[in-house]
Amino acid sequence: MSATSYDALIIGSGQAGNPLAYALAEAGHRVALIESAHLGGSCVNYGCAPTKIMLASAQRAHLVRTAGELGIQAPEPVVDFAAVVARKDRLTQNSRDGIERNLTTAHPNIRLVRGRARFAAPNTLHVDLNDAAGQEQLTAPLIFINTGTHAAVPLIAGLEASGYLTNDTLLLGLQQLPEHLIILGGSYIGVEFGQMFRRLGSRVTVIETSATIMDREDSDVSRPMQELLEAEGIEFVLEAEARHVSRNDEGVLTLTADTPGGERRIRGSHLLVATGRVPNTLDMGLELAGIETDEDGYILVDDDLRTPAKGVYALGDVKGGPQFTHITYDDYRIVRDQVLHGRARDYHQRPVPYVVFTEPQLGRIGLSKDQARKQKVPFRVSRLDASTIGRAVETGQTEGFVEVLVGDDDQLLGAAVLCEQGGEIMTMFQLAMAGNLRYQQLENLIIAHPTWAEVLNNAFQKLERG
Ligand SMILES: Cc1cc2nc3c(=O)[nH]c(=O)nc-3n(C[C@H](O)[C@H](O)[C@H](O)COP(=O)(O)OP(=O)(O)OC[C@H]3O[C@@H](n4cnc5c(N)ncnc54)[C@H](O)[C@@H]3O)c2cc1C
Ligand SMILES: NC(=O)c1ccc[n+]([C@@H]2O[C@H](COP(=O)([O-])OP(=O)(O)OC[C@H]3O[C@@H](n4cnc5c(N)ncnc54)[C@H](O)[C@@H]3O)[C@@H](O)[C@H]2O)c1
Repeated sequence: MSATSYDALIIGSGQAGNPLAYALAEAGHRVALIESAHLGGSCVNYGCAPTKIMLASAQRAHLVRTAGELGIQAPEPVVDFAAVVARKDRLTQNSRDGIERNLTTAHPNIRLVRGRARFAAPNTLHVDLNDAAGQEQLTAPLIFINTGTHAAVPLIAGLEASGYLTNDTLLLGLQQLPEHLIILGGSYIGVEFGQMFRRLGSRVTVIETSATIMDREDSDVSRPMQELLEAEGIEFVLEAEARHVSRNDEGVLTLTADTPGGERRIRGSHLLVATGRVPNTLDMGLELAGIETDEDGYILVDDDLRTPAKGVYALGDVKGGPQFTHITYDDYRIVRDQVLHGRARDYHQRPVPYVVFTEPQLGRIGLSKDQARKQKVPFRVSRLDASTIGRAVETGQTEGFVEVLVGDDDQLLGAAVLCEQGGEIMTMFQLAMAGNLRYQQLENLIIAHPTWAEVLNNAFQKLERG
């Protein structure tokens, strides 16, 4: 089969692939972008956006349910789950359509190829076109791999036969609210989906192997998050080893797990597996191009996101490391600047902010206390209870805390903000870090009253050696 030549090939229409296609096309390169599924990748179709759209419905229901606390009497809200899902589907489709317009009509230098790509040789891809439309070979001196990840599914006896959901597939397409959702995995996906379904009206039980939920966080950050979620009626079973899953003739699912308190059998209607991610690198013929992976299948790259294969880069989740949309997007910037402008930037040096979109949110930037101790970075820490923030008292959102870490040079090392507007407050701390501000400059900043931002004045009040 003869191969069609391009200047650049991009595998995956994710958070790096789409903007990179456009930037390269703008610079005069002829680009083919190959996508096997929906345009937009996981963020648009089953990750960030659809979950936040449905979380917004869940949060609205909670607002109505708790309106009495502010003197507004409202009847128990009726959740029209099908309408919640329809709203998510509509907004998701709008995003896909927008991406399709950008890729197909906005630039004549971009060709969108619907199919699954794998390497046939160095700098050459074989594509099985979707809908049995045949095959193609494409070749280019530059190839960018942005193929992302899919849900990891642990080997548990009876799991396949009993049926389960992952965020990638069925969960966001459910038409009926689960009566009792069991979630395997108590990290970011587990807590966001847990609160979403609890507030929409499901019973929720989260099963986690670690001793704490979100175990990358300091335990005095994850514990308050757990307590907040427990107060809403979510049950957590920690240090649990799931052993067996079965489903009886009435459709009731039973998950059997070993726990420190002995064997537990948890019965539910649905099981969501949220136990991490696996890179989409299998069956991609990477070895034919000299591209290497680590033991988990993530593509190995150098500081410039280059693989050992000449002209081949890997961007986003598929290269391992923190898995966030804004990190994949920054990979795009790094590669764009290098390929088009000859400017290099080592991605190891960048900040990694993130937000867990529960209510209240957890916003995180920089070092945690555990990380600072492990890296032997001297620090002082101050934690301010959210109930002492004027704005929190006024709005009745007093749960959580704001915690800041300060180095010996008086500059911020990190922040953990578990409170209303946690993501936005964290981003203000990030900005201060980017500007190398000393904490005293934040303490003395004139900030409009009464805003959540005023916490910048007060967060450092209790600095103690950590
Ligand atoms: C439930 C959930 C919630 C999340 N929430 C957030 C959040 O709130 N904020 C945040 O920052 N991050 C969030 N994330 C993480 C975020 O979605 C990912 O980090 C990000 O989308 C990764 O983008 P990517 O471009 O690397 O990969 P992807 O978006 O996964 O794109 C990869 C694309 O490649 C395609 N592909 C794969 N193999 C091939 C092949 N062989 N040929 C052709 N095409 C192929 C796939 O179909 C896919 O479209 C969430 C993730 C999940 C699962
Ligand atoms: N708001 C956000 O930015 C956001 C939200 C959701 C997901 N994400 C991204 O998606 C990625 C995947 O999230 P995730 O929560 O699936 O994965 P994760 O890797 O963060 O956590 C997986 C959890 O499952 C547990 N686990 C593993 N095997 C288990 C088993 N057999 N039984 C019970 N528990 C088990 C682990 O101990 C861990 O706590 C994250 O790395 C994150 O970057 C981001």
